[in-house]
Amino acid sequence: MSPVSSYRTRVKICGLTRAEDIDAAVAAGADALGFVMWPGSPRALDLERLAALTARVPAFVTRVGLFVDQSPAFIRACEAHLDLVQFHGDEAPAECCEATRPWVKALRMRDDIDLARAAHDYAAARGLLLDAYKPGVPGGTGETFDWGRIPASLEKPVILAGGLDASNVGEAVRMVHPYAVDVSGGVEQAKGIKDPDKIRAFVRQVFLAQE
Ligand SMILES: O=C(O)c1ccccc1NCC(=O)[C@H](O)[C@H](O)COP(=O)(O)O
Repeated sequence: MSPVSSYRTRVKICGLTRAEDIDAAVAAGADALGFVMWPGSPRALDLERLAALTARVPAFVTRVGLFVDQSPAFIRACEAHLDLVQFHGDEAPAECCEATRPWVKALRMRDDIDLARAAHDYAAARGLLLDAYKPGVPGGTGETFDWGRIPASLEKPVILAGGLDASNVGEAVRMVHPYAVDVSGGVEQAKGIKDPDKIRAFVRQVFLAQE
C-alpha cells in the first residue's frame, strides 16, 4: 500500500524554459515545476538559465531538476537551485543515492517492468514517476501507456506521466488516484513553449476529478 493513504493529487508541470510559463504554472496552482537538465532535450536548460528561472519560483512550489544518466558533479552543481532531483535515465539505486536532495526515480513502462521490485530496489526514492516507454526516447514522449498496469498498492507514491492533457487527466486521476500527475507536451504550444490556457485547463481537470 502507498505510504500516503489520503491526499490531494499534486500537479507537476515539466519542461519549463520561460519565466512567463513559470508564472502561469504557479498562478494556475501547480505544486511542482520541472526543469530539464539533459542536453538532448528540446527543453534543456544550462546551469545559468536554471539559476535564473528557479530564482523566481515562490516558496512552497517544488523545483524539480530532471537528469538522464548525467555526471554526479553536474547534478551537484544544479542541486543548489533545486528542491528535488528526478532521475529519468537508467540510473542504479546507488547512483540516485548520491543526490544531496530528495529524489524520485522515473520508470519507463516497458512490457517486462516489475514495479513492486522497482519500489523495493529504489527504496530511498520519495516517489516513482511512471512514464510511457518509447525506444530511444527517455521522456517527454507525449504518449500514454495502459494505466491498468499500475498496481493498486505500490510501496511508493506514484507520479503518473506520459501523454497527459486536459482531455484525459481527469479519467487518469479517477482511475489511478496517483499521488501526482506530471505533464509536459500536453500543456505546450511548441516544445518548451507552454500555453497558459492549457496549463489552467489541465490543473482545473485535476481538481474537478477529485470533487
Ligand atoms: O521533456 C523532455 O524533453 C524530457 C527529455 C528526456 C527525459 C525526460 C523528459 N521529460 C520528462 C518529464 O518529466 C515529462 O513531463 C514526462 O516524460 C511526460 O512528458 P509528456 O508525455 O510530454 O507529458
